Amino acid sequence: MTGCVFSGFLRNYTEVWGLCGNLWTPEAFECKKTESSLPKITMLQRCVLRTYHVLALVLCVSAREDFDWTKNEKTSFYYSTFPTGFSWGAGSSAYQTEGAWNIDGKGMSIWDAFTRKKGKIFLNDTGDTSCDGYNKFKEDITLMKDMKLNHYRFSISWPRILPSGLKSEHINEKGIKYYEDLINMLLDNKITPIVILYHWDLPQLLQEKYGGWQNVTMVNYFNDFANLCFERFGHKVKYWMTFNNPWSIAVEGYETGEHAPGMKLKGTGAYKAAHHIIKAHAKVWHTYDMQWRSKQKGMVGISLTADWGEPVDITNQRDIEAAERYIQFYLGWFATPIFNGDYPQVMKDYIGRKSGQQGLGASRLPVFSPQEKSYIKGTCDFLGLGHFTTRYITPKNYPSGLGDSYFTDRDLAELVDPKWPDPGSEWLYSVPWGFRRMLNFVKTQYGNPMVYVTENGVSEKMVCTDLCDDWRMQYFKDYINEMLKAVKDGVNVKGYTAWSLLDNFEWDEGFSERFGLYYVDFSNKNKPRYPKASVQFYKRIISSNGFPNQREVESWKRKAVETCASSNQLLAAARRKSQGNQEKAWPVHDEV
Ligand SMILES: CCCCCCCCCCCCC/C=C/[C@@H](O)[C@H](CO[C@@H]1O[C@H](CO)[C@@H](O)[C@H](O)[C@H]1O)NC(=O)CCCCCCCCCCCCCCCCC
Repeated sequence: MTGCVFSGFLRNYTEVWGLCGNLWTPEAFECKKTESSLPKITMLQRCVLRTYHVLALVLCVSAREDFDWTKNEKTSFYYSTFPTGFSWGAGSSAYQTEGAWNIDGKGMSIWDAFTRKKGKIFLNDTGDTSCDGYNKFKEDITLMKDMKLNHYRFSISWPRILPSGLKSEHINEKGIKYYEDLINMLLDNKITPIVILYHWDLPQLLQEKYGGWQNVTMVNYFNDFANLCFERFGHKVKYWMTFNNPWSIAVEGYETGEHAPGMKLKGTGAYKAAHHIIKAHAKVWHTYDMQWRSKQKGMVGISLTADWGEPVDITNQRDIEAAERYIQFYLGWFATPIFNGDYPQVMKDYIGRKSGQQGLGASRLPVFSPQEKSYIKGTCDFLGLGHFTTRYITPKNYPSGLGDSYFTDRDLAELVDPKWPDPGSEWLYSVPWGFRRMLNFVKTQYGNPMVYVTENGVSEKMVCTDLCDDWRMQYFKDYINEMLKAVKDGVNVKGYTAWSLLDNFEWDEGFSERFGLYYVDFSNKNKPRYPKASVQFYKRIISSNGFPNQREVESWKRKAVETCASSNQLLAAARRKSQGNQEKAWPVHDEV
């Protein structure tokens, strides 16, 4: 049987709202996580986790141009269309989608190694086979073509083409051929490839030998890899991005250790990794600029993912400063050096002061030399922006010495509104108006750069096998509408990428969270894809290039739902069949 489990999961709120123990049962979002599908942490632990987010403010923030927090008030739905030529796409990443982890000469990545350690990933899932995108890319391009996507955003696996990580050692031609075939077939189908060079899968040997992004030698190795990609694919690829979401690479990989390579270097690891990543980005941009730009005529950017931070009280200066601090520690950490040449002043002030209080002789935040600053400044032809959710922010003091970390350095608390829908991932609440604010902030702070939205979407828990994903249609409708308002505000947004094309390996959550427009039946070795209703809905946004009028837009959901009922039946039949064929029909964790 397909369908949703409505578990009646009750959300607890703590933080400064003092709502621990309060109950909230969502009405609109039925495909919810069940208690049994969640990692085994107690309610008390959850309360503690959320209570963590409470901290205080000491210094002021200086910004190039102030963002006006009172502007862009939350308005009603805006019926209009995007400028002609606006690019619509969907995204994936190599480790999350390709599978084929040891096929055709691919080397091991840090994620291959990390997922082999017991207890790191929900249910010890791995991306070994994942969606089998390596073998099914032709089928996937047919899906993209059917949706009339203008672009496909994917990443190149570094160890697939350089198994040891080093260009000087061995180039894996079979890996190169895979990406050539993918790119050629996309272009044959008039789908523009937008390529990310690094979506988190560092070659494992570089981690073992040098400590990965803790080591500045990665800058040159990454540049060699990028240079090879420009050489082999650059005559066909015109949109490059160096890194996807360096915040997660740094914080989750080297600070909390929840992601590969799993290092827990609190208060230093993330800053050091980020420092080397920023340098690597700049070097690759210069390589393209010097060696390839005139021949290939492409662009090089970076994809930064950040949540919006809204002051709890927009009339309270301390809340405003805390919210700005949240954003500067998130987006500004990477964007400010790249656009303006150095770290945000507020990061230098806070981390410097706290390092001093710890008795350290220098700030835990590394310093760029004057030469490095001018080398890094301006190394962005366009900004890739990933955005999923929003937090309310208020100041909270974290005295130095009590476990200094990236999180405590910010002196703030993150809060959420219990009314915000959160159908899937714990951290992801649907707050569309935050997207418009984020886009306007980018315009104000960084000189209105060309922006491509590189990831935006919402998940459901794996217990949900309902392909009629009403909540995802609502999320896309509202977020894309806020992006449309931002375009009207004058933000230079040129394209949008729905995250993700397929359900895929969701990092430490394994396969338990599904972001896909297409459902993937991971329990079937053929990894069949089934369209969720949101495919039909997104198709209509694309074919109308926005939201032409109320009457039409209001019919879209109804029409989309008409088609998903038959997809549900197909999936149910296929699963019944596989149940008949297998002794253990369902993975233990995939009960419906
Ligand atoms: C002293 C204070 C200590 C506070 C410690 C709290 C730690 C909070 C950590 C906040 C985590 C937020 C993580 C969000 C990350 C996303 O921005 C990031 C986006 O990247 C893209 O995401 C896609 C979907 O995830 C992904 O498929 C794609 O590849 C990627 O490019 N996503 C990720 O990095 C994925 C992993 C996120 C895992 C986060 C687990 C955090 C669990 C904390 C849950 C509690 C949150 C409750 C919120 C209440 C706030 C008041």
